[in-house]
Amino acid sequence: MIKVVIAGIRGRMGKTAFEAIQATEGMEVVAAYDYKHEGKQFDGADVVETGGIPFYSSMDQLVQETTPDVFFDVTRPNVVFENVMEALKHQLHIVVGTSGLTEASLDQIRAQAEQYNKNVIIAPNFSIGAVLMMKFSQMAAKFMPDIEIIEMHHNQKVDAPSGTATKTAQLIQEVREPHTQGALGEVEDLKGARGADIEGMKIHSVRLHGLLAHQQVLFGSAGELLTIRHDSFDRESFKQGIVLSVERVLEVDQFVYGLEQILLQD
Ligand SMILES: NC(=O)C1=CN([C@@H]2O[C@H](COP(=O)(O)OP(=O)(O)OC[C@H]3O[C@@H](n4cnc5c(N)ncnc54)[C@H](OP(=O)(O)O)[C@@H]3O)[C@@H](O)[C@H]2O)C=CC1
Ligand SMILES: O=C(O)C1=N[C@H](C(=O)O)C[C@H](O)C1
Repeated sequence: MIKVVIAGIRGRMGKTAFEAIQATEGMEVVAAYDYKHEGKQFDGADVVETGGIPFYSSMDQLVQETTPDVFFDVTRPNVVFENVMEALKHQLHIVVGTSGLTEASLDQIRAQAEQYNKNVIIAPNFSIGAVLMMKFSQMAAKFMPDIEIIEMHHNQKVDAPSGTATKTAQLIQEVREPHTQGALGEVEDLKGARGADIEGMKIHSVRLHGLLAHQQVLFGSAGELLTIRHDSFDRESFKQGIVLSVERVLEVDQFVYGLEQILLQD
């Protein structure tokens, strides 16, 4: 039995992860790591007095009392790094769904994982369709290197650009020579109108009620346009990748950034 502790369990993705793990044979959620609700429990929907899994704000106590194997984080960009470093110190394997980790933080996590000989999977997006969208975009970028990424999310998302858009841009950077796009000497009359810039490639973030998680990658070339688009309409779309990550983190080679490294190796 793989024993999992979830950080962020009260949130939208935490609840999704809880449902996915509890519904899967061979794995179970044994604890919630949280800065609130010490001594209380979580029943899948709400914080309750009894009848759920326990909340802990002390990792020492959590590990002693529930002996988990895997630390699963879906919290906030400003919290995830500290959580992961603490969990590695406590000899846990790590799965991260939280967005917003910088390259410097990723390097530090990799080093800490090596030091403690633990495995880490960082999954910018758990949806299989989204992983394919990112890989297909990388393939297309080789042939059509003028690119704009438009990511669209619900209006409660706190970070921009999304982890998925950042990862997409990084995959594309592996095959695309940096170059300026658009007209020479182009001017923004309104600051931000052309979006964020990574080596000349543009990223635009849309936040609106009614959206969940969507991305389209536009490839322009003389007389043609290719659009690669993915939509998550429901958080169900993340469950397969969540379960896969929890299973595989026990056996992967220490540090994996992006589920494509697991899916496309099988
Ligand atoms: N990889 C993927 O496929 C996906 C990743 N995500 C990412 O997951 C993250 C969470 O998203 P989402 O669930 O929508 O956000 P939510 O705001 O719904 O959930 C975050 C939760 O984390 C809690 N939290 C804050 N600080 C801590 C802490 N120190 N310890 C434990 N819990 C804490 C918050 O509690 P409180 O509000 O009380 O502070 C909140 O309940 C985001 O970074 C998002 O981008 C989302 C969907 C898919
Ligand atoms: O906040 C979200 O909702 C999502 N966050 C992740 C991201 O930043 O890419 C994954 C997915 O897009 C949903």
